[in-house]
Amino acid sequence: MSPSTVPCVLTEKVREIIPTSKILVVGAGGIGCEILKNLALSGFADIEIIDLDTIDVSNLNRQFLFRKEHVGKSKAMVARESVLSYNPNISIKAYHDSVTTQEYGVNFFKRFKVVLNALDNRAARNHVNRMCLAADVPLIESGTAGYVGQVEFIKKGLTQCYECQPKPPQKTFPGCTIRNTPSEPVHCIVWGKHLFNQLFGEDDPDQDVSPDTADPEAAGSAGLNAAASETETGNVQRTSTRQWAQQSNYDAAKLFNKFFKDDIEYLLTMENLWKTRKPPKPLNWREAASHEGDADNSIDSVRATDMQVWPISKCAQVFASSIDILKEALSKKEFLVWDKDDKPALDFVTACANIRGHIFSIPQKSRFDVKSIAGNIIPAIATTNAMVAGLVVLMVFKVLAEDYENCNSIYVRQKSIHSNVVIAPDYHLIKANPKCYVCSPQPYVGVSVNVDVMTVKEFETEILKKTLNMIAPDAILDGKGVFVISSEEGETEANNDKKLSELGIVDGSILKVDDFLQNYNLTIGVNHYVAKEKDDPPYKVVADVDDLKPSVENGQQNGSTESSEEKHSKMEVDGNAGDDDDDLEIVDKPDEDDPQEGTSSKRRKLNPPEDEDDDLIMLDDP
Ligand SMILES: Nc1ncnc2c1ncn2[C@@H]1O[C@H](COP(=O)(O)OP(=O)(O)OP(=O)(O)O)[C@@H](O)[C@H]1O
Ligand SMILES: [Zn+2]
Repeated sequence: MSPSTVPCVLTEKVREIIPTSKILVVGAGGIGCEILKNLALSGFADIEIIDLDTIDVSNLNRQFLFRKEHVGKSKAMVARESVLSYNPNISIKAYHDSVTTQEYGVNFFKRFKVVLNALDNRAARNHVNRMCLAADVPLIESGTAGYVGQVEFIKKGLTQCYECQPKPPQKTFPGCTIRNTPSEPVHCIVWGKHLFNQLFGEDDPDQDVSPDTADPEAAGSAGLNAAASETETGNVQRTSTRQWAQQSNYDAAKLFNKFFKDDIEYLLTMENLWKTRKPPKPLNWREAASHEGDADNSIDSVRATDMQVWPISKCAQVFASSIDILKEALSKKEFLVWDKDDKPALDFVTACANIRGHIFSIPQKSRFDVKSIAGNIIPAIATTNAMVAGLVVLMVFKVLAEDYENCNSIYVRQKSIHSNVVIAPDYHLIKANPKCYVCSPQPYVGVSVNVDVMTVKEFETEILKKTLNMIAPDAILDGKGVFVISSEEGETEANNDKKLSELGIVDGSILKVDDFLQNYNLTIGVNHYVAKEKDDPPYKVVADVDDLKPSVENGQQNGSTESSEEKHSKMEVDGNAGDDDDDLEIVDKPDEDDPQEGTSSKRRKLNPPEDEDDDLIMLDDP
């Protein structure tokens, strides 16, 4: 049979265009490696791959393009070489870089037929979502969590975008967040479980607890004061941590000083990490055991021990006592298995998580809360990654055939007693949310904030960057022409420490915000809001367009008068969420033409309304 008469699943048209279709794979981790292999084996011959990271020992169990000798090398570069080694006739261009940097603008994205996301964090996913909308390139978004996974098709004007719907808090975390830059209690709890396994459990290279010197964010600043051996690849250190603990007979003070003092001091030498974050404070055993401010260290009733947050001195005491019990248990077994229902194991993790939380200024948690959070942590599973990557490439075929109507989202799920279906597609495409603050024709969001307290810098960092996921925002005060924030260095630094109200940003003000890197324009309605209770969030990013109206005359703040039911249905992001990955919100949009059309220049354009003030400051293109 000649090749042309071989029966084929794919249409001739698709087979013809596969070799010349330029595909971008973003992320060369668990899913990315599988996708690359599938693409190469399916005949794709024009592939580009971007990943900012280097290969870690812990990647080798599931990222099959990488081998032991590749540890420490660029994931993108090695992935390219590995694929070329079994198919040298294709073109693969690799970038060892973050996809969020300026080099990868709209014109970069426009070159691709399809973009495939294989990422592990929301910030990068949101960014690629915005770039693909701006470039009008189809995006296939994928992800896994343990045994479940998902593949989703995103095309401007046809489907929902990645940011159309609120998302539950993220459950998996990049290794460097756990090891270097925790910002939430769950990061400390994961770290505590990993430390348990390092000291008492089965060796797992995925669970290193020491500072991650390969953290791309720390590049160039790591390990200034560190001993040479500590900058070696993790394997040596991991084995020695366990051996070292055994040699020192699991002395609590020694262990404490290593993990909570020496390692933290080492992290502080990775200066780049602390440029925009509060640096951690090392804690030594003596200080912890007699920690000041711990008035009541005599919590003994079971209920109090479970429900209350332990003071640091109590954490130190539990750290030592649980180590004694676990050491004894280990003497009878080869290794211990972490179990949230095993009291000494849970005590150990609770104590460690809270000591680490204290060091990083992260809220501490009761043993009850730690038990619930620790029970839900999900490992990466190679099989799920492989299934999802297979489904991604099957979807690429449909996109190439322009069979968009059949590009429904697909879910990989665990077989249950109710269903034998492991791979389940949606029945129809999910339409865009008309209130989405990213892909609606005129994106609009309401921000409730105390304009007399929040500074411009805080507004930029906490709201524009962390909550609304912008990278290089510019903001002007609409109608007044005041340039509040500029992404160009040296232009608006004088505003940084000013309160919003000092720049004329008051209740009812409108800010026009633009991120030229994302080709994204957003109108923000400001609502002056004063937190009343101690637990009230410092700010809220609210969904309801009514909240954009100025305060009512009786002085009640917008957003503070609704019923709890209304509040629930509106979806908000508030400043107490404390992370980048909490729910997104939905906003109403004014019914006008798409403002994003024609704003694809490299430099920003703030896209003011037709009747803009003359004194609006516009910066020239370079
Ligand atoms: N902004 C970004 N630009 C480019 N690549 C990114 C960006 N953010 C994350 N990635 C890459 O996406 C990949 C995601 O893969 P994966 O989820 O398997 O994570 P991993 O770091 O390899 O493993 P794990 O987090 O489980 O240790 C990683 O290789 C990571 O470096
Ligand atoms: Zn959207």
